Amino acid sequence: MGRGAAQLMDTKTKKRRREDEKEEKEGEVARKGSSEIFADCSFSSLGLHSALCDQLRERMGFEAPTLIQAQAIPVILAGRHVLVNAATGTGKTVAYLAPIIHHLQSYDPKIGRSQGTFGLVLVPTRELCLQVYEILQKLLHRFHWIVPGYVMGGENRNKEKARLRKGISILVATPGRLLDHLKHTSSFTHSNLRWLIFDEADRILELGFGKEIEEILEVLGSRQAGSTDMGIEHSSISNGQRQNLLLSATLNDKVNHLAQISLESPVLIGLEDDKRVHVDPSLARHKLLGSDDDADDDNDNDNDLPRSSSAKDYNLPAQVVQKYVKVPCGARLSVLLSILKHLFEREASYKIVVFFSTCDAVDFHYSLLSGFCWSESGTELKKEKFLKCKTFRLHGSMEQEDRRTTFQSFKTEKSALLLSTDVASRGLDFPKVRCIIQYDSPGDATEYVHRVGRTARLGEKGDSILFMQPVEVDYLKELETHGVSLTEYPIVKILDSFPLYGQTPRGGKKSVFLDLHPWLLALQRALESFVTTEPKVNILAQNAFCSWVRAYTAHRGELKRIFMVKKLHLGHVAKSFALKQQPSLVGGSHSKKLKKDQKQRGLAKRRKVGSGRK
Ligand SMILES: Nc1ncnc2c1ncn2[C@@H]1O[C@H](COP(=O)(O)OP(=O)(O)OP(=O)(O)O)[C@@H](O)[C@H]1O
Repeated sequence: MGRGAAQLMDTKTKKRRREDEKEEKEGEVARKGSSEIFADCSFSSLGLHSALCDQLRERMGFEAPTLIQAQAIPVILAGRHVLVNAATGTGKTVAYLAPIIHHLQSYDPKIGRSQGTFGLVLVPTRELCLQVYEILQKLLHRFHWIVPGYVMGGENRNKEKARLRKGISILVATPGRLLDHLKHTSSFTHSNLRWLIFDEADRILELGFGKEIEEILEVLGSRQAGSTDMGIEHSSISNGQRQNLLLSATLNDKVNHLAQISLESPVLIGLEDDKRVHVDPSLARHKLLGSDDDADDDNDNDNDLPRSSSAKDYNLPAQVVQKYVKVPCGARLSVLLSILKHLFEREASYKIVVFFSTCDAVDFHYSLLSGFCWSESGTELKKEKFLKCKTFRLHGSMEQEDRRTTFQSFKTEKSALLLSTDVASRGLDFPKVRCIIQYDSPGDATEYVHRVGRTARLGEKGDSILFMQPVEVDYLKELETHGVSLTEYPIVKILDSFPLYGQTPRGGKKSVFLDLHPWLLALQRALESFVTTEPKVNILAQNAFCSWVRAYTAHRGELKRIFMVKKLHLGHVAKSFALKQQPSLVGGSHSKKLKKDQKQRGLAKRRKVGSGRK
């Protein structure tokens, strides 16, 4: 064997060894992940009725409870108020639904529809409402006398009224619509209400439903005796039979406040000792929780309440691989498309969610990806779709029916791409999502965690990629203060692997500037030419450009030092929407709107731009 051949063999052996090591490591992570997720016991040992255990196994395919279920179910069965704080995708939904069903199915005589609602689950978004309702339907299959139902924004009120009149035993609802029915649907019976659950409590509050929640608690008589609201003392209206549960993957002062006003001597589940603050029970209802003055870490009793948000309050699955990619603004779009192409071509079945800051950005990228064709050989005739995967979009400005169809379709697809605003960042359980791309920065670290939480669910593999511009790198430090650390994504290696007009642009002289990479230059040219010649896409690009800048200006106070509008080069921003010119040069109305928005910056709340409520 010649020296060259021997060297080649050596390289091949080394490569294989590296791959074997990688596989072994992944297997180890999966094994470790499994023991960290599932409990070493059965559902029946937790006290659940055997028919329900059979249902969990046969209908849902759940052999054993997750750790969080094993902790929460016995406590909820025992009737205690509970605050659950656990990582995304750890099975919180069944943790609260199973004990409710267990109790309801045991009522003798059996409950009837005329008795109205016994369990009420509040959720922040319509999609989550449908998701919880579907799980309920499956769990209740054997218990046909327990009727599941939902009410939510965007649905026909009269039809909902009719369903409420007939009677719904366990109702899933978004807060605004629920309050509407509580006030205006006289046939809605809730006098037997026994369980009130706040799922994704932090998101409910972030979306500005705080006032509605307080009103709901008032109307239902679930507000804790003696709790105060801006100094106003409320009378004792708590019902001895009532059990309230609060679930949240992240904690903050607002969640603490909700816990304070709704939970009575709660048991805290999933909270490590260092997140707890001991509170004198007599003071608990009169203070905003989480004050460090109350700290007493040695005391691990039920009056410990969570501290306000700190580094360790951010729960992410251990196996998720978190990367960042540093991209100059003008090359953002072509890099995004390149990464998507690379990921979808690498594996036959692959699901990705890309998060954007605005509805307009989702619409633009959706129509771009739906129509953009490309030819690797450079010949017009051989053009084909740049991305061949199925693409979906989801945001709050879409018609309810479209939102529903997207949600259902993306769930069942084996290989697909979902472009979304933060409407999909909370609680949604899309099976087998392998990668999360945060194309627009999430702003708060909390939002980062929830977006990433859509992958690596229940011990599965998952990757996340965060886009950032070189001037925004301090955001990594911000995430680090919350215990989240990222490594760099090998973007150049991936770009180098693409064939360009029949040749792979390897070797040769390499530019230090990513945006001068020949593949990206060619792709950017093709994208700009597509957007120029497609009037509809062009309008969407201009709208998306304006909304994007508005969202950028609306970053929260302390993040403004990282996301500096002054440092934005609007021409480069325009390029990131495949526009050859920035919209202010194209149409007057956009630039006027932009200038006005820039003046008002700081006032607008970023979340309003792409929030789930829209
Ligand atoms: N015991 C179990 N065995 C197997 N799979 C389970 C079990 N419990 C839940 N799952 C599955 O795990 C996934 C995550 O569950 P769920 O959506 O309830 O998590 P979560 O903790 O509420 O997540 P998030 O914080 O993102 O809302 C779902 O697909 C669910 O079907």
